[in-house]
Amino acid sequence: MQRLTDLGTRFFQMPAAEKEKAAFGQVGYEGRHVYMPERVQWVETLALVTGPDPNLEDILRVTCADYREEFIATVNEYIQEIQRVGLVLLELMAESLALEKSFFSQHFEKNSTSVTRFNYYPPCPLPSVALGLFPHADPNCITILNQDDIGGLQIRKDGRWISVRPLKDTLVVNVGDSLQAWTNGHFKSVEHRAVLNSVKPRLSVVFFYSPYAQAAMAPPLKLVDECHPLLYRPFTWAEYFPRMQKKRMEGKVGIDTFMRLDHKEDSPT
Ligand SMILES: O=C(O)CCC(=O)C(=O)O
Ligand SMILES: [Fe+2]
Repeated sequence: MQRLTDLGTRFFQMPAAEKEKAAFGQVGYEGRHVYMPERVQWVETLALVTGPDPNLEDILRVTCADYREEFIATVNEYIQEIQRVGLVLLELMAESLALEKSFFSQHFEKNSTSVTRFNYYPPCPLPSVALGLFPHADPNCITILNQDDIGGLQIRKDGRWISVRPLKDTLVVNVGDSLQAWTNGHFKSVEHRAVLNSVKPRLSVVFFYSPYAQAAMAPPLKLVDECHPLLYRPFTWAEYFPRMQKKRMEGKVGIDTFMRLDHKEDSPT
């Protein structure tokens, strides 16, 4: 893990012009020191597609060969391990809902969709008027987040922001919007944001895990009854994700806008 964060940090320490060469459409490098209406967003990200068709080689082609090889090997090693963690979590979540153990995980096992994103938050001279990441819920199924010891992640609970204090060798797991819909609202996705400090840079490595693109995410009948009417229509990641990408939305609204059965405007584009 230390190797992964060291190598990730080295990427962000490259000159800005070099990093810009790793921009790659919706993924790759993005530097966001941009003024938004109310607050400045202050973060640099490096998003690598890690499944099903990894594009690490393409994105990192601008970096020197030794570094690139070590970085890619380390990310791949990490992905192998973190996927195993993800599968176990999905199995436990299914069991906790009295479903077949493999109810979710079977759609991830052979083939899954994942992005691994490095978020680098440089020290910010005015942290109170800026945010690292605006409030959002992740669109995927589960997110496994690895943060260093600086702190900055906050989740919204009952309308209040609560800091997720870093604990050594501890992963943070977030439920994403897709799993909320897939479980008919039994698991709730968590709204979260990243705040900044003026002293030290912070790095998080975030694994966004979803089933293979064509897997139908349809709530099991066991989770639908009179008290829990069907909330979302079945959908696939291939259908949902492009909609989310087109419409950058703040807060926790994406899944309800696109997939909720009782949502009024069904014209997402
Ligand atoms: O850096 C963090 O703690 C939050 C990252 C996050 O929410 C994301 O990348 O979606
Ligand atoms: Fe997130």
